[in-house]
Parts: sequence; structure tokens; C-alpha cells
Amino acid sequence: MAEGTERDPGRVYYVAGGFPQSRPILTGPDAKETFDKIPIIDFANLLFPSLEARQKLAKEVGHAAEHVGFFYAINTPVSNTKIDTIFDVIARFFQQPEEDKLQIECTKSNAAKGFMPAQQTGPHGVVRESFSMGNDYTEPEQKEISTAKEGAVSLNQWPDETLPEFRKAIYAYYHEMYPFAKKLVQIFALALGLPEYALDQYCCLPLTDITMQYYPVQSHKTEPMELLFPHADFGTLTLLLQNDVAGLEVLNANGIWIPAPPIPHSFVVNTGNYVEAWTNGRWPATVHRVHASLDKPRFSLPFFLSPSCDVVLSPLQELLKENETPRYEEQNIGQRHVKAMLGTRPSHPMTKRLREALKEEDWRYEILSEPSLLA
Ligand SMILES: O=C(O)CCC(=O)C(=O)O
Ligand SMILES: [Fe+2]
Repeated sequence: MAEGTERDPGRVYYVAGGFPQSRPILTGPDAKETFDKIPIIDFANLLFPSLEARQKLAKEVGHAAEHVGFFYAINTPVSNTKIDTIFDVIARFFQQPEEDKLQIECTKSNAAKGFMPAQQTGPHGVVRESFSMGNDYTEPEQKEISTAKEGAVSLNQWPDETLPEFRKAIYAYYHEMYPFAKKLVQIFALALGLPEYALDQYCCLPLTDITMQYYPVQSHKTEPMELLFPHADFGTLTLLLQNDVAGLEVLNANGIWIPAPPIPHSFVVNTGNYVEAWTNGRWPATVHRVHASLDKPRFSLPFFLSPSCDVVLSPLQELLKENETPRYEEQNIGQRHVKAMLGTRPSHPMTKRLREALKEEDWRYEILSEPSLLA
């Protein structure tokens, strides 16, 4: 929502599916049945050999995904030590002098990976910095997953000179998150009444992204304010780790914000627009925001997983009821990602090159690591 745009105080404004939208705040007799807390789901049985145990877990996940779109995952396979140590290295990354961070500014990566300097996110001078990494098969740390074509351009950028332990720690974390997220896709399949491996075909080489956010302490005490604009995530799933500073809030059907404060060693999990489309709207991508007044820095670490870049996604036939018409158009995942990464950054050098060479509907994910395809 552009600054200065009139807003009706009786509505909540957000971005979902790439478009600005709004919803009325419903109270009293107008209020609908909706959630007022985020369910907590114990994942201790995730890797248990018995299908029955996973099915029980899937039932809880399905209920939360359908009615809330968010849940806490506790007792996950991700080790507590990794979780305890990760925030230390992230804090050190953002504490570096600006000139060191700017060496890996996201304008230097074709996929806009690397450091994104502080941005004005609201009318009160609120700032937030971020760092993002994702699929990059030129990196030895990803060779178990796939290998890049000869001559491929690398997409990730690391502070190898100034903070070498950062890359090591992020990859140690990534290597635990990647199989966990893929396993969760199998739980989603079970929860939707499909065979356990039914969705794996869409996620052979899933697009992944860790975009860590740093919300600095506010210099003077203010009322809580929006530090991240309300939005729905567009991927398949998001596994969010937060430090011990609250701020995340989730929007229910009545337009009321429900807090999702951190629970130590746990993840806040939510489904995105791709799952909403697969399920023809049955599992909605729920809107959320960060709203706080910070006297301590807040760090968050979402791990986003989406289908493979060559997937053309649409509502799954096997989930449509008789006579149900698909309500979501086909989307090419790779193209959608390029649009999200670059279309939203008009001054990024790669966006300029893409715009000069191709119409948006011809943008393809492969071009990012093989810019020769632009010619
Ligand atoms: O910082 C947070 O807690 C939320 C981050 C988020 O929603 C996002 O990056 O999509
Ligand atoms: Fe989000």
C-alpha cells in the first residue's frame, strides 16, 4: 500500500498472491468462526518408522493448515545446538561495518542473493536489513543435491573474507532444514489424503531460500508499529525461526491479529500460495506481519521451500471434488520466482537486463545462472 493512500480503519490491508487486498474487521454478531491461537504440533514421530504415527501427525497438520494456515512445530529433527548457535553468527553478520556488508550487496547477484541494506519500511523511519541465500549448484555445499552446468554463474554471495564462519553455520543449518522441509511435504500429502510420496514429483529440486531479517532496536520508544507489511507467503511452506523477541502476528478471518511469539527450539510453519493453489483454496495462505516496538534487536530466519523451477503448478486434479472448478491459473514456478525476486526490484541490474531482452512472460529461472540465454 503506497504511503498516503486512504485507508478505511475498519479494514485490514495486505498483499497476497502478489496483489494488494483488504478484509473487513468483523466483530460482535458479524464475527465468523475462526482461530484465536496458533496450534502447537509435536513432530517427535516425524521420522518414526510407522506410517500410522506419521498419519496421526498429518491429521494434526492438515487441521491446522486448513483452519489456521500456521502452526508451531516442536521437537523437530533440527538439532537444538544448531538453533542455539545460529543467532550468534547472524548477529555478528549484521554488526559488521556497512562497507563490509555492501561487498556482497544483492545487486551483485543475478538472483538478488546476498545483503540487502536497510530499507524504509514505514512512515516512521523504520528500517530492516536482510541477507538471503538459496539454490546455487555451483557451491560445493550443494553438490549432494545437484551440480551446476559448466560455466554457470553463481548466485549466492558470502562474507568469506570478513566472516568465514557465517557461511559454515548457515550451511550447517540449511543441511538440516532441507530434508526436514522435504519430509514435511510428504506429511502434507498424507494430510491431503494422497499417497505419502504424491507431491515429491513437484519438489525433486525444490527452490529454497533463507532470508534472514534483522529488525534493529528502535532508537526511541514508540507504540508498536508495523515492521514488516502484512502479506501471505507465495511458496509451498515457510519454516520460521525467531530469536527471543516477539513481533510476528497472524491474521484471522475476522481481521484480528493473533500473536505468534517465539517458543524456544521450535518453528512457526505456514503454507503459501502454491499450496493454496494446489488445494484450490482449501488450505489458505494466511496473512501475517511483524508488529512490535523493539528494545532488543529481532532476528528471524525463514526457510522457504517451493516446487522445482520447471513445475507448472495448478490445482491438483486428484483433490478437486466432483463438479469443483479450478479457481487458480497455471503458474510456472521458475518464472514466478524470477518475477518475485527481480520484478519487485526495478533498479536491480539483472532486472534491467531481463526487461531489455525479454517480455515478462518469457522470463525463466535458468537465465539467472546462464545469462547467455538472454542473447
Ligand atoms: O520476520 C518475521 O518474523 C516474518 C518474516 C516473514 O514473514 C517473511 O519473510 O516472509
Ligand atoms: Fe512471510
